[in-house]
Amino acid sequence: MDDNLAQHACHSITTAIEKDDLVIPVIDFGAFLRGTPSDKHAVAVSITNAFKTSGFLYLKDHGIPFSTVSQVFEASARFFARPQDQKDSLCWTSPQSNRGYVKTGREKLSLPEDNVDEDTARLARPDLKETMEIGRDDVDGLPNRWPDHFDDEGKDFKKVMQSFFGMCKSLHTEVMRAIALGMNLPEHYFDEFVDAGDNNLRLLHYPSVPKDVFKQNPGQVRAAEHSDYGSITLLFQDRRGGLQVRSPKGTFVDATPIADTVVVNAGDLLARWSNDIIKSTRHRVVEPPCIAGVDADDGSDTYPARYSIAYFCNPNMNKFIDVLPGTFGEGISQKKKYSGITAGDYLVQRLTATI
Ligand SMILES: O=C(O)CCC(=O)C(=O)O
Ligand SMILES: [Fe+2]
Repeated sequence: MDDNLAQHACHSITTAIEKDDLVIPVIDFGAFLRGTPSDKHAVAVSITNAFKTSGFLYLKDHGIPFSTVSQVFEASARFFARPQDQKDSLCWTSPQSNRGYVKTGREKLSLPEDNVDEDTARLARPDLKETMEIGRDDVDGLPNRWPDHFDDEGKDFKKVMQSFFGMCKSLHTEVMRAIALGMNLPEHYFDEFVDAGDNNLRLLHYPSVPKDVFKQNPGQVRAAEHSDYGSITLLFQDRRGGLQVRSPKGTFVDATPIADTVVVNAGDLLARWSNDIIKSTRHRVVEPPCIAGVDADDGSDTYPARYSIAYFCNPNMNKFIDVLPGTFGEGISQKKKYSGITAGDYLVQRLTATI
C-alpha cells in the first residue's frame, strides 16, 4: 500500500492522508468488534478524534466481507448497464420516499450560501453521475423501486442489495457505539436512535467521460462539493479515485482509495447533534487523478467510469435529535447551539433543497 502510511504507536491506527492540515487515519475496527475492553475504548477514542478533526476516516476489518462488497459493485454495474427506459421506469419521485433511479443532472447539491453565482453556473454543468437510491424495505407507502419484475438479474439485484443493506445497518450501529464511548456516553446510548435502519443505500455510477469535458469547463466535476446530511456515511469506492475532502486550509485533498477499507464520514445531523464537536466535512468527486505508471500516458481520450457505493446512515426518522449531553452547559465553555429537531423533518428539509 502507500509508502506514506505512517505507523502510530497504537498498532490499530495508521495515517493515510496528511496534507494541508487534513489528517485522515485508517482505523482497525476489528479491535473494536473483537478486542478487549481497553482495545475497544482506544479504538472508540481514535474514531471520535477523527470525527472531531477531519470528519473522515478509513475503517478496515469492518466486518463486511470483501466478497460481499465486490458482489454489490458487480450488481450495481449490471444495473446501470440496463437500457435507459428500464432505469427511467424506476425513477426517484419524492424526498419523502427518496427511493429510485436518479439520472445525470437530476440532483442539485447544496452550496455555500454566499455562492449564488456558482449555483447558476452549476446548472450549466451538472454532476456527471447517475444513482440508484434504496431505502429501508418495509416502510408502508414508500416502496423501493426494485428491478425484480424485469428478469432474474433484477431479482438477484434485490437480494444482494437487501442483504448488504442489513450488513451496513449493523456497521452503523457499531460505529455509533464507538462514538458513544468516545463522547463519554454509555456504549449503547445511540442504539435506540438507530435501530429502525432509516438509512439510504446509494449506488453511484460516474460514466466514462471525454477528458476534453474537464479541459473545456474548468469548474466541471463528477460530483459537486457538498456535505452529507445524516449521522454518518459509509463509502465504498472502486480503485479509480477522484474523491476529495476539503482541508482546513480550503484546498481539496485526494482521499485515495485503500483496498478493503470503507471511508466513513460524519454528516450534518451528527455535527448538529454533537453541538459541532464532530465535523461534517465538505467533499466532492473530480475526474480521477492519473495513477502513475498505470494510466499517466495511456493516450486515451476518456476517463474510465467510476463506481462507488454510499450508505447514508440516519437516526430513526421519528427520533427527536437534541444536542447531546456533555457538549454544552456547566463547566463547558460552549453554549447549546441548536434547538432539537425530528430526524425525519431535518432530512426531508435537506433533501427538498436538492430538487
Ligand atoms: O462517489 C463518491 O465517492 C462520493 C459520493 C458522495 O459523496 C455522495 O454521494 O454523497
Ligand atoms: Fe457525500
